Amino acid sequence: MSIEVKEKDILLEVKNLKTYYPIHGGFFRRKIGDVKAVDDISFELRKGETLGLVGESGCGKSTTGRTILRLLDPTEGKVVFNGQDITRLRGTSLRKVRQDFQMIFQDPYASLNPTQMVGDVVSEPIRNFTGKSIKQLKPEVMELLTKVGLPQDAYYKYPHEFSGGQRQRIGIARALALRPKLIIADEPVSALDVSVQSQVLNLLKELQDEFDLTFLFIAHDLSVVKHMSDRIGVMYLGGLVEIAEKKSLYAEPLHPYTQALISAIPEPDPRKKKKRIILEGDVPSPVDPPSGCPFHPRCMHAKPECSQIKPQLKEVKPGHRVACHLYS
Ligand SMILES: Nc1ncnc2c1ncn2[C@@H]1O[C@H](COP(=O)(O)OP(=O)(O)OP(=O)(O)O)[C@@H](O)[C@H]1O
Repeated sequence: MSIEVKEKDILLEVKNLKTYYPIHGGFFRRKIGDVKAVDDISFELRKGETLGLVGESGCGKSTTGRTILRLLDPTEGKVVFNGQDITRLRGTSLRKVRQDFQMIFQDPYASLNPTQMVGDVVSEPIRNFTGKSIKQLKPEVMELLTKVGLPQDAYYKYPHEFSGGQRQRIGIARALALRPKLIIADEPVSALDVSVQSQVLNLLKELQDEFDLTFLFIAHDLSVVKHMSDRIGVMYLGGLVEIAEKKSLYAEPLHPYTQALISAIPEPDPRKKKKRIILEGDVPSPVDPPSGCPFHPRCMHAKPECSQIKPQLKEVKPGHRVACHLYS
């Protein structure tokens, strides 16, 4: 029933990953609990694809991305990159695999050093890894600037001299400098004007083909994710509730939470009537998540078992997995 994915086609595997942030309190600042930001998620990323990760603010998307890149240490679980378990790598071994994955951030200005010229900013990752000088790398950096659609004189300018969209292009050039295999783009266009968003998204798509990139694309905007992704994973309260090919997910969302998210996308054609599903209540706290299915307190289809047993992600159609008792 499942869509066959050969092991050699998989670039990244995330297995039962948990990332908790400890909470300290009291006079002695003892640990009194955890923010269960990522709470047991598993998925794989195939070479050359874009997997979109969506969900409301605070559901754990960024923490997932940062844990994969080993900017955060996982509490439990495994991250396997290109067949190598990188979960507990440290020092030189971690530095070595880090060449292969990069991150593009939401706010390009915050992630670019304002005191460095663009030439320095873009060449920095290569200098750190190879020891080559700025001068040696100039032709390479000039080429990267052209590839991301920036003029050659950008090399001598500073980040504050650019618009938001251009700054994001600088961030993209920097991310590409080491020719990575995987790019995690965390809300890369949400800080940009709508008119600029599609230009940056289209640039990322062009570069994906040219540089043979695999993307994990994190966003809360379902229209943006739809434009970019081959497959989409939907997160709720630290867990993955549904994952499927884009077409299948939008045509037939299975999880009641995904159904609500998709019903909220504005319909461009005013003649088409669309029923919006309004979710009751707020997202519960990841410090003390509900028992059973984390979505059950807000789910209109909840049954008694939903508050007792946590549903596992199961394949219910080829390549379409959902964690919901409605389908068990
Ligand atoms: N450094 C931290 N210390 C403690 N809790 C944190 C920390 N960073 C994130 N969190 C909490 O972890 C949970 C997941 O946050 P995360 O940023 O991963 O979610 P997100 O889906 O990316 O949200 P957003 O789109 O708002 O960035 C949230 O409850 C958040 O408040």
